[in-house]
Amino acid sequence: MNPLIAPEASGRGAHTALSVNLNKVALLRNTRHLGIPSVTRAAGIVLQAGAQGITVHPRPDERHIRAHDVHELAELLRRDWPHIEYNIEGNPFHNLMDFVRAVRPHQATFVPDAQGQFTSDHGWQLPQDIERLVPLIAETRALGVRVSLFMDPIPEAMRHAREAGADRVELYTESYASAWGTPRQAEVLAGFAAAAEAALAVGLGVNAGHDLSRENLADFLRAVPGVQEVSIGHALIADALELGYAETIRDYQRSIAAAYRP
Ligand SMILES: CC(=O)[C@@H](O)[C@H](O)COP(=O)(O)O
Ligand SMILES: NCC(=O)COP(=O)(O)O
Repeated sequence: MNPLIAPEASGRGAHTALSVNLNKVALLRNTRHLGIPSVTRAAGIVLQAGAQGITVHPRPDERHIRAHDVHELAELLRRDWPHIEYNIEGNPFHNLMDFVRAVRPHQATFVPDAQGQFTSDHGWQLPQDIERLVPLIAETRALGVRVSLFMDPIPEAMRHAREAGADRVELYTESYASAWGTPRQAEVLAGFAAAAEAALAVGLGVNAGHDLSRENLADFLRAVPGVQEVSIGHALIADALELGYAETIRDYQRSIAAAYRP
């Protein structure tokens, strides 16, 4: 049995894995030609700190993650972190399959984004999209790569995701993030819990992502059963900046002080 696409456990009771999305590190890096911040160094640091996975979403316009990043991360993980999950997201009708075929990550998350889309903002339409997805899901799984479908939290759609051959779904959490802390939070969470239950009931694993953050994550995981993995980028990288400012300023002040020492 291929361990990468072993049948999904229910996920209940196990702690959720944190996969760090490095898109925004690449976005900042791309504003100069200096190679900083380094995407591979960021990967090493977050893994050293305990993250369980690395996610990238190489968009066709290469506004952040570029093809060389996908390959360099694959090489880093293969060499230094062989048990860490590599998750590549994207549209399989655009550029994702080239990466899947070349890199064979542990997981490919199929996302129905348009070319040049600002950010992901919807899941697949099932059953409408099934027919065109089936051959690509089959090819990806045959390469030993787990397939997760980016989905809105619609319980009835989960059995179609299973019929299409997917291993997991990634619940698109923007609607939860924007409802968090408002009177709508409980109702929205109940919808996500129902979608997760429906996915688990047909044997799918459940991932979640988009606009999750330090503030809203725990409430989500308490309410939604069986979430095996969350992929978090935007808020996490923003937090890393803010949590890192103080130490960084102290370090620069040490450098300045050093210049005045006799
Ligand atoms: C599928 C998903 O939710 C993430 O890939 C998210 O869209 C990040 O992409 P950007 O960093 O390009 O916004
Ligand atoms: N799959 C979601 C992801 O990788 C990161 O989304 P976000 O935290 O950048 O919104």
